[in-house]
Amino acid sequence: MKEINLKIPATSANLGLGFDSIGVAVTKFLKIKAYPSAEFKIEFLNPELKILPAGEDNLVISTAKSIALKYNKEMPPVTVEMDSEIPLAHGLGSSSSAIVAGIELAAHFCELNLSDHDKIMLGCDIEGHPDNIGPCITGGVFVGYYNHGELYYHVLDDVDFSLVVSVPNYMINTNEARRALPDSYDRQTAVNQNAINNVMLFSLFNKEYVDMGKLMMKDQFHEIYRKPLIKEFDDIKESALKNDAYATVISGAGPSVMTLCHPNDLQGILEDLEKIDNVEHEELEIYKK
Ligand SMILES: Nc1ncnc2c1ncn2[C@@H]1O[C@H](COP(=O)(O)OP(=O)(O)OP(=O)(O)O)[C@@H](O)[C@H]1O
Ligand SMILES: N[C@@H](CCO)C(=O)O
Repeated sequence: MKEINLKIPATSANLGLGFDSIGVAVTKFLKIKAYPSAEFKIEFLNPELKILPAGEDNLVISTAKSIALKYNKEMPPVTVEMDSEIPLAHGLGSSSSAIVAGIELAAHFCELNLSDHDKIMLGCDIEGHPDNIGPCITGGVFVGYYNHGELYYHVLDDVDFSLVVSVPNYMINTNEARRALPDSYDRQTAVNQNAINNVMLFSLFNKEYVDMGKLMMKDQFHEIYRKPLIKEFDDIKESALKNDAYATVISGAGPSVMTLCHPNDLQGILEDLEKIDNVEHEELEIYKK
């Protein structure tokens, strides 16, 4: 079987309101070249990846092996050359990019012939929710529902806002950030969130981005509980909104923060954000497949 080259996008989950169901693919990539070899091996081309396991316990390889097994095949040993622009445990979907890479390796080397729907389902079986796995596979803005083998989703590519990501210089493990959330929500909170979410999606679809942004920032499921973990969040949000951003929200489980804005406001927002210490700010584009 010949080598495969993969370029898998980073993703920003939730977009404020869409906890565990909405995400967007962005232009930062996990890059992989894989080819048959005598044993499973990872060669890291980026020194920041060297904290990851370099053998069969690496998430890319363990995923590939488990997917192959699901289809009663055996994943042949491969060498994986890995490079990545996606910071680990920073709220930009690094784990999903690794899981999707594993699915793609199994699909290629075991000739599984998987559809996007199959791949999202397989990824969700591992990650538990579709908001990173989904856009990682489809590109664009992804809205999905996954629950124990049931999957519905839509993808929106026609989006005109710009994105700025602010990346603090520390990691937050997603499992830890999920433990900061309550186990349940009262009925009024759930009813409000549901209503706000429904209207936000129509605003997004109709390109009414000012309303969309205001609604995105009304999340009551996760952001209020996670904000204390990200000490720069309030400063980033204040600076971006002062410069007419549509919305500033936590990206995934944090600590990265995503700002959505009109393309004309991008430069002004970036320049003002640069004044905040210990955070790197970068313009990103929505990755479309
Ligand atoms: N390229 C990779 N190869 C192997 N394992 C990886 C890779 N990228 C990420 N991981 C694993 O995923 C972990 C990070 O996942 P985690 O869910 O905590 O954060 P994230 O996916 O970057 O952020 P978020 O889920 O909030 O968007 C890493 O610590 C590592 O164990
Ligand atoms: N929806 C997930 C995204 C991070 O994996 C969360 O916020 O925990």
